[in-house]
Parts: sequence; structure tokens; C-alpha cells
Amino acid sequence: MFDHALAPSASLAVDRDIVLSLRDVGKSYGGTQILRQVSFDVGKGEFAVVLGPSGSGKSTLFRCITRLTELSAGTVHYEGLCVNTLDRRGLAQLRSRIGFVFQQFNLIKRLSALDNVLTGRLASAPLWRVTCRSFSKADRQLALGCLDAVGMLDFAYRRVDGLSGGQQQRVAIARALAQQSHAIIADEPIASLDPESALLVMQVLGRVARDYGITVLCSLHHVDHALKMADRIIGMQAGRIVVDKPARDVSPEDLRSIYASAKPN
Ligand SMILES: Nc1ncnc2c1ncn2[C@@H]1O[C@H](COP(=O)(O)OP(=O)(O)OP(=O)(O)O)[C@@H](O)[C@H]1O
Repeated sequence: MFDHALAPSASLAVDRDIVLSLRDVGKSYGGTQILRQVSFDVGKGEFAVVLGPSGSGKSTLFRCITRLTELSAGTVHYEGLCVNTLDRRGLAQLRSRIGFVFQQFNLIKRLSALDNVLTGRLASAPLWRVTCRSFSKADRQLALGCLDAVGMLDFAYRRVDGLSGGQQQRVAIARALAQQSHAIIADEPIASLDPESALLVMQVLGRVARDYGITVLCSLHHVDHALKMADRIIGMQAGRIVVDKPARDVSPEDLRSIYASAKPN
């Protein structure tokens, strides 16, 4: 269902399994350095969690990946495409090819779960279909399949403002799947959820990576969930990567280095 061809984008000879590649990414506001020489690759179907104390730069990093915030230094490649050099149109295309999941869900409250998921098809639907909210049968089937993939098929025709937080977040993940992107960036997707819903959402993200080969890059404050569910932990401290290893290898010492009090610039 999620296997599809994206527009060719070969501006870099890449390992086909690397979806996202960052090299020496830096970001400063005024004289303050927020990100410092951040470098990592994330592979196809990898579930990578970025951990770090509040203010360590996780959200800034995610915004730099799609240039919602401009980088001060370094390069970002997404599926071989150099993000740094994209013009406005190229950036819009890039953003339509990455699914975003936010803490606040960002759903349209008065619409059903299905209609919200169909908004994930907006970038690929002809304008008249978007204006009339008349999606093709194929799009509707795809959207229902995405709801099924996150365990929300039974709620397809329910307005989302009547759903629980965890259910809304699963609809938001289904919307990201409906974009048929190869990567999902999730910025604190479980921050506002109760423990049970949080676990369910983490399981869904893990399944999306494992079963559909979609790369998931996710920021979290829940260390336990990260260690239990993620393939890999990228630990940030004051804008730097201080840990980058398989989740099963992360030690108490690694966690101390991530959560040590911030050093002065
Ligand atoms: N537009 C901006 N102008 C100036 N400073 C900013 C701006 N955006 C973020 N910052 C600063 O960058 C630092 C990193 O913020 P960021 O939101 O990326 O951290 P975070 O790790 O995501 O934190 P949290 O876990 O609390 O969401 C903070 O000190 C923040 O105040």
C-alpha cells in the first residue's frame, strides 16, 4: 500500500538505504549557538529517537531538516536530494514527501478521521478535487487502509474532536502515511498523552517503521519508551550529539551524558 515511486531526486550518489543524512548542521540565533556540528544518517525503516533535555535543540533540529528554520551551517540530504539548495517550490515538494506528527495532533477538529487522513493526499490531488473535497475512490481506499494500519478503521467516520488524544494522534499518523512519504518526523508525539495511549502510539510508530519500511525520526522525553521501542537513540546535549547507538546498548552513563546540566556556550 505504501510502496510508491517518488520523483527522481538524484543530486547525490547515496547509499539507497540512507533516507536522511545530516552533516555538520549548525544553527545560531544571534550569537547563541543552538545546534553544533550535528551529523547522522537515518536508514530506511529505522526507528530513531532523539532524546535530550528541554532546550537541547531537538525541535530546532527537526525544523532545520525541512528548512522551516534555515540552517546556519552544514548540509541536509533527503533521499539524495540536497535540501540546502531547494527553491520555494522544491521545498514545498520536499515537505509534502515527509510526514509530520506533532504533539498537538494538528487535525481539523470538525472533520471525520477519514477526511483528516485524506488531507494527507492534498499535495497529490488535482486542485478541483481539493476544492470540492471530492477525493478519488483510490484515495479513499488508501486513507481507509492507513486508518486500518494504525488500528483506527472503526473510527473512520467519527469526528476527531470526539476522539481521545491517543486516538487523534493515531489519526495524525494515518494522515502522514496517506502522504506515502518514506519518512515521518514526529516531534514529541506522546507528550500530551496518558501512559497507555502513549505506549500505543509508540507501538504504532514502531510498526510503521518495521512493517512498512518507513523511516521514523522522533523526539521524546520518555526515556523508558525510547529505550524499549526505538532501534536507535540519538542523544543531544546543548545542541551537540553526545550519544548515537542502538537503543539496546544505551547505558546509564550514556543517559547521564545526555541529561547532564547544560554547559555554557
Ligand atoms: N526562534 C528562536 N529564536 C531564538 N532562540 C530560539 C528560537 N527557537 C528556539 N530557540 C532556542 O533554541 C534552544 C533550543 O530550543 P528547541 O525548542 O529546539 O529545544 P528542544 O530540545 O526541542 O526543547 P523541548 O524539549 O523543551 O521542546 C532553546 O534555548 C530556545 O530558546
